[in-house]
Amino acid sequence: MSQPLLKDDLDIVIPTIRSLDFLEMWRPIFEPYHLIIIQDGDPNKEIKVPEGFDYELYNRNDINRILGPKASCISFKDSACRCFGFLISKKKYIFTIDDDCFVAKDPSGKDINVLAQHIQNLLTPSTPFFFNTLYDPFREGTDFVRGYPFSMREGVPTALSHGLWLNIPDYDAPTQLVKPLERNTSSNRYVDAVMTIPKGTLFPMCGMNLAFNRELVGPAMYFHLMGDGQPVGRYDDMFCGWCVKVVCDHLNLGVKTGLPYLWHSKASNPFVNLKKEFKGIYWQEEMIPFFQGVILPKDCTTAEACYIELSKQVKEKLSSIDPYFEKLGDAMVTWIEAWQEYNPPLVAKTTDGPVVVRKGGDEPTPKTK
Ligand SMILES: O=c1ccn([C@@H]2O[C@H](COP(=O)(O)OP(=O)(O)O[C@H]3O[C@@H](CO)[C@H](O)[C@H]3O)[C@@H](O)[C@H]2O)c(=O)[nH]1
Ligand SMILES: [Mn+2]
Repeated sequence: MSQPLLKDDLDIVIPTIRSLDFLEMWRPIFEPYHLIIIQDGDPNKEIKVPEGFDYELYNRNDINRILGPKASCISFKDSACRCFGFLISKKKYIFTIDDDCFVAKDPSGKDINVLAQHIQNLLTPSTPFFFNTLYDPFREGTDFVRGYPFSMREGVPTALSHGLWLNIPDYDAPTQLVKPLERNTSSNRYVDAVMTIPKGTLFPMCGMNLAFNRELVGPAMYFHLMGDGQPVGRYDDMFCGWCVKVVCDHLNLGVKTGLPYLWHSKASNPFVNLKKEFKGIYWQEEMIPFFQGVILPKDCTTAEACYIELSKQVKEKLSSIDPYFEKLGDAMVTWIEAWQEYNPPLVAKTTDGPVVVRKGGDEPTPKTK
């Protein structure tokens, strides 16, 4: 029996403030993998993990214990807390999913294996420099079209795979309010395509069905400060997406969007969402031109170096919008410090042989197995 793809190289990160019963439906696909569950909200609440899953579970007390003062960069009472799982994972790949997402069926009625498709997306190159009109040329049954430069057909490594959603689409509150009954169904809105987002183009990254290569872009996968005590919500994944796309463009890494679909079951309350989002809706009109104009120095050759540079520019150029960005720039630095503590490059290759460049932090002690 063949091993599930990347079984020992991929962690599944789930933020939850509700319940993990949804895992029952995913059991055939997720059970072979290690789960990192980030329990948000009241740490004294008991969250039941269905039998048979291999997991570590962290609540707010654990995050505070493990990170100490650096825990200030991890959001509380917001799905942005999921990035703590990205930080303490030891695996090369991450898949993150919300607890109201289920297995979707493709138009033929077949269950969609989101992990298999994300892994396929991540393990095949991206083509950010020249658009292929038959979309992802590395998929079965398709290829580069006539006129596609052969010098560009090797593509670049793929850093991030952004999946989509049937049933409840990820709309902002105003759109949700004017289209409360709109549903994506496999008959009318299933688009059978994976495409590379071209270099120089930003995109609205949603965190509910997302996979990425931690070794390539982990340090840039910080879900920004939201939730308790913050002036904005539901922009954690958006801010992160703009940062990581700028970093990928600079490092010539690829970002893909499209398949796989999952079934998003619950529409969150549009009035609550409007309150969370409203500042983000007008801030983004200034943020997008900022991110479109970001230039990173040539000597930024890693996601970590790019991110530190980005944090400086966020503070310098966005704080005029709102003091929040001053705090955000600092939180981005704290995130990198925490990342370095838990993900030290243990060995640097030098002409004199391997040298330990930085001692790793203690292993975080998860709450349960
Ligand atoms: O305080 C909280 C609220 C929620 N969670 C967990 O986060 C995910 C998403 O929650 P939910 O499904 O209620 O929110 P949506 O509006 O559908 O999510 C979209 O908006 C983004 C919010 O930034 C999110 O990434 C998108 O998917 C669930 O697992 C909740 O249990 C939480 O941990 N803390
Ligand atoms: Mn949801």
